[in-house]
Amino acid sequence: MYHSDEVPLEALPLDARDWRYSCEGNLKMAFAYCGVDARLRGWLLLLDKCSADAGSLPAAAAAHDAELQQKLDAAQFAARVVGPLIGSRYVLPRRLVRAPARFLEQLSGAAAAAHRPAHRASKQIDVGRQCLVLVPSMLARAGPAHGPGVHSVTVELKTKWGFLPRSALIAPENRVRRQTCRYCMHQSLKHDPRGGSAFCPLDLFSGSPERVAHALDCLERSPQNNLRVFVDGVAVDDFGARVPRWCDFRRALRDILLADGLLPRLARVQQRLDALDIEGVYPAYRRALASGALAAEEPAIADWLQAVEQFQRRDGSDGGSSDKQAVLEFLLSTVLKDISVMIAVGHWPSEASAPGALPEYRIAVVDTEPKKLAKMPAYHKLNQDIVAKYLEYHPDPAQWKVCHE
Ligand SMILES: O=P(O)(O)O[C@@H]1[C@@H](OP(=O)(O)O)[C@H](OP(=O)(O)O)[C@H](O)[C@H](OP(=O)(O)O)[C@H]1OP(=O)(O)O
Ligand SMILES: Nc1ncnc2c1ncn2[C@@H]1O[C@H](COP(=O)(O)OP(=O)(O)OP(=O)(O)O)[C@@H](O)[C@H]1O
Repeated sequence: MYHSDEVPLEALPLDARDWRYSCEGNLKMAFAYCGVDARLRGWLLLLDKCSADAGSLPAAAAAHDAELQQKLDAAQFAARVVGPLIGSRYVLPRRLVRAPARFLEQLSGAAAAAHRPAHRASKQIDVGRQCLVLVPSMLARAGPAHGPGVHSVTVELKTKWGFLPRSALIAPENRVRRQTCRYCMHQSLKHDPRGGSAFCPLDLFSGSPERVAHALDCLERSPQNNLRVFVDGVAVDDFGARVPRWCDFRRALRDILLADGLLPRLARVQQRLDALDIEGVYPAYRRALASGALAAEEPAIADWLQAVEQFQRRDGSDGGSSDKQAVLEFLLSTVLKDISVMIAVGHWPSEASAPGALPEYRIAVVDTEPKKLAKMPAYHKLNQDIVAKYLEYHPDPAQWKVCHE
């Protein structure tokens, strides 16, 4: 365990007026830097959230040490676990900065005044933290002002599962899972039978220009939390109107996705890490807990590093690993099923010279935190719930959607 006084956190002069609420997920809230300090320009602050009714008593020194350990581990996890799995060039570096309490309180005030999504209101910034995380921003790139009519556009795609599970351990009564993908079935649980999205991640991952274009069309019609568009650093809902020449942009986005190697690799690694499927891995989890091979506490960074090394050493073959290894691989797959891909086009409409040439872009994945071992029972239950709801709405196998890899 690190102690907070052993790890040098960057100490930077932080002024809440230089930070603008940007967006948030379930666990983190992002603030973009809009000041002039060259050390911070182009960086984004990712703050931990806590329940809105949690008290804000100062945390004990032990809690600070644990927080620091968790942040250092998360940075290692991104660089040394996720990086080797999907390609290090897609993983953003992090900086850890000392958090002045007053600064966090001021940002919390700014968040309260910002336009936050209503469904995120149950959480707020955790002002008891001592350490801030900075990541390179995938939103507007700091630099010379854009010319008239030229904007920076960033697209965030939460791509979810890129494969159909094939494990022999899927129960016969759940065989719909081999045909209808997790996302499409999950819509039945999230929405009423007619309210769901037509988006199928397998189209997005397909590598086919027509199917990728169709996936983007479906996302545009029903973005849910799978598509977010930022224009000049600000999330916009009416992107069709706000992004100049939106149809050309969507085509460029499709071509970027087709040209870049990230999606095929993501789907392949997700699938290989999930070879047993939750239905096969859940019994392995229970056995590993019972035998002591897995402790009830969360895996340490050394466990994750070892799991990746073993996974890579198996080199393509899917069998023959221990229960502990199977569970850790499943959790790594879960990380890769929940990351977001961010694609930033700095200048749009682009000055791309040749017709059909791709605009200059940056691509990275975000939300690379390890998933919790403690969630295994919840993953098992959610799988059962998704299947049960889908079958309730589609009792006749002839009605089951056919998703194609
Ligand atoms: O289980 P899923 O597929 O619903 O994924 C959860 C996401 O729901 P989604 O279906 O994408 O709307 C969920 O997204 P939202 O909060 O619903 O936007 C989270 O990403 C959650 O991860 P965590 O608990 O924050 O680490 C995700 O949980 P994990 O399964 O990744 O642990
Ligand atoms: N480097 C980045 N550049 C721009 N925006 C970012 C960056 N990292 C994160 N974000 C934004 O902040 C949001 C929240 O970050 P992140 O996904 O890590 O948090 P989370 O709360 O764990 O998300 P989830 O609910 O998906 O689990 C992202 O969805 C994205 O919009």
